[in-house]
Amino acid sequence: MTNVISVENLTKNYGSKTAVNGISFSVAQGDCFGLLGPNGAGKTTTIEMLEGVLNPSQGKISLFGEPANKSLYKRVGIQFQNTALQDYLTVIETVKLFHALYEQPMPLDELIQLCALEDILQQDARTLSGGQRQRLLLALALVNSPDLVFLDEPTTGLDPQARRNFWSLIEAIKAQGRSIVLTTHYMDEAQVLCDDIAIMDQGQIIASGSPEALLADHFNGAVVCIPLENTNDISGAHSIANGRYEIETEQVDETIQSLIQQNISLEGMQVKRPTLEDLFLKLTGHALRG
Ligand SMILES: Nc1ncnc2c1ncn2[C@@H]1O[C@H](COP(=O)(O)OP(=O)(O)OP(=O)(O)O)[C@@H](O)[C@H]1O
Repeated sequence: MTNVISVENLTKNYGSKTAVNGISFSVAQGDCFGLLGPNGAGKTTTIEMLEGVLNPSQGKISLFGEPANKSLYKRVGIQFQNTALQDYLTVIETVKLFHALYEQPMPLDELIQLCALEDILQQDARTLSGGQRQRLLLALALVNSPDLVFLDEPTTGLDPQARRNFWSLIEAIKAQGRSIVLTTHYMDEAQVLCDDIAIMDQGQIIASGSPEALLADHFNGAVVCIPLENTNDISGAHSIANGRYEIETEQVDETIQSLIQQNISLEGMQVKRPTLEDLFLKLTGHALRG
């Protein structure tokens, strides 16, 4: 499969601080690729080098099979993490302003429908909710009908409903065959949307692959979770996270039997499939948020 992005040994230094430390990865055409990691991991620095906004200190970036160069960015759309919108302009006025800048923009109706803007077209930019604002910024990123779209933490700060609504827009963009690079610190978001991910921590990629393959490689079976207040100790291998004992097991029945034999209360017990959040904890020894 053709790669829309190939990155080799990409590094960014800010003085003595190395924000991105020699990372390599590629993004296949038509995929949604997720760059994941906690605050300060180096996601924005990485995506801004891919977008041509920041110059790398070292390393190579290829876009659409060619060394990155200015003309290739015509095929790219960017939703930055922070963008100022013009006060007093309505949504439709803002979209039309950007639409007029391009020779071959996406048809206006298609853009409005794709980003679910129909109901807010006459709203002033200052009155938009977080989710509405992100939908407008997404429309501005798509206005040139890009083959490759960069979305930098597009759902940070949105409520769960708005996040899920935004996910369906990302799925619709992907269904049109556009490739997507998404940064997020929400592991559930990556698990739902991404074909491939790279988990970053402290400027490096600590794991990469499809979410399913990564979880299959690092976990067996399920995780049995018991609240900490149920007991002072549990025999056998376990970890402590999120205020509970977590026991990774291939034999859920036997594990629960063993807890009963140890006279440990099962009150509040959960059995769950491991998530990318669990993987991050396993790989780094610390939870993703705090
Ligand atoms: N202009 C800069 N000068 C100095 N250090 C910087 C600069 N920009 C980023 N950094 C540092 O580089 C590291 C990576 O930052 P970056 O913003 O890429 O992380 P991130 O994963 O995107 O985090 P967030 O989720 O908070 O956006 C951080 O330690 C940050 O403080």
